[in-house]
Amino acid sequence: MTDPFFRVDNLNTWFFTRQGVIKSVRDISFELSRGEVLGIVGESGSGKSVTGMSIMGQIDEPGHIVSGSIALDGEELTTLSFEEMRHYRGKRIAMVFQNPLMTLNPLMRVRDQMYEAIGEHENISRKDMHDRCIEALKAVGIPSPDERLNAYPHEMSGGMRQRVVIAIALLLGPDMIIADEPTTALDVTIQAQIIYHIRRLIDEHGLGMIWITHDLSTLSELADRIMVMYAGATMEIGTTEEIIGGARHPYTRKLLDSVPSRNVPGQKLNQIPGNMPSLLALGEGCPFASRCDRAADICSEPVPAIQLSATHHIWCYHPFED
Ligand SMILES: Nc1ncnc2c1ncn2[C@@H]1O[C@H](COP(=O)(O)OP(=O)(O)OP(=O)(O)O)[C@@H](O)[C@H]1O
Repeated sequence: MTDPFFRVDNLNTWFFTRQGVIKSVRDISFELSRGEVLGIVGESGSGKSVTGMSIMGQIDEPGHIVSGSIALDGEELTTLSFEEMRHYRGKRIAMVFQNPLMTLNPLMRVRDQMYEAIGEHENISRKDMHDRCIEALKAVGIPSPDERLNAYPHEMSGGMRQRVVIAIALLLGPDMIIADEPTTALDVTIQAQIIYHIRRLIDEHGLGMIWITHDLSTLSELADRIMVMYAGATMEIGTTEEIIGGARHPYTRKLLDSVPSRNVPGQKLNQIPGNMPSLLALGEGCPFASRCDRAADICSEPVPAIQLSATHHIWCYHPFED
């Protein structure tokens, strides 16, 4: 793995609503190297998507980045204008969403959508565009790519559509891709196929990837490192082995316990009892304390990061022992 080319430092993204300030992302820091997949995991509402959208420069009113830094190859992105950020979006940082129909236009053939994506940033011949599209479709394992170029999105299965979206993300040779729950709606076999192709792409092209999900089991197969988020804050970050095999934070342990066993068909996801606190009224301490079996008085105090190894950090006063 190379040195990190992408860094997020103490990022805070808040929404200033009539009800009050929603602190969706609070003091998040992480880095990404080429050829690395960082998984961001957490329950619904933990701030995963807002983190992704902050990186893409796509936080709209009433929200904005309140403080912190997002840097790509040393260049600060948070101070760029919307127009300046356009150069980065798609070209250097691409994003893939859960629902391919959010990205694909149902009225346009795949070819025209792919050509349009290239044309926004580059002026190349139709022959070169065609070759690049075929290459991108092949890279995500789409059979008969020439035929697919002619198709409309509704003529393809959900899995194929999602592969086309990932192919579009690859067209401009980005440095990194942010994927927000890209395989959640797909069945497990199709998910596994897409993950296989993604991992190959990352390894072969040295892409960086942030994979946002609520599903730890997908990350165990795909991610190099995992960041666990809860109520806008990082609870634990470490290598996949450190998180899946050696989680120390009580929230990560609960998340791991909620993953259904693969050996028991039909078993439902175990819910973590209780609800996430309102992001409008967060105290200074650990946001998980109200649902945590190990919580004590001290957990209402600000929680410092504890370094467990060069790669493993937790924010907890009462972590599990090794
Ligand atoms: N435009 C907005 N205005 C107000 N609050 C917002 C806005 N967008 C997001 N939020 C709030 O920010 C918090 C974090 O949302 P986010 O979508 O990042 O969570 P998430 O972890 O990605 O959840 P999910 O898994 O459901 O997508 C939520 O409480 C959400 O209500």
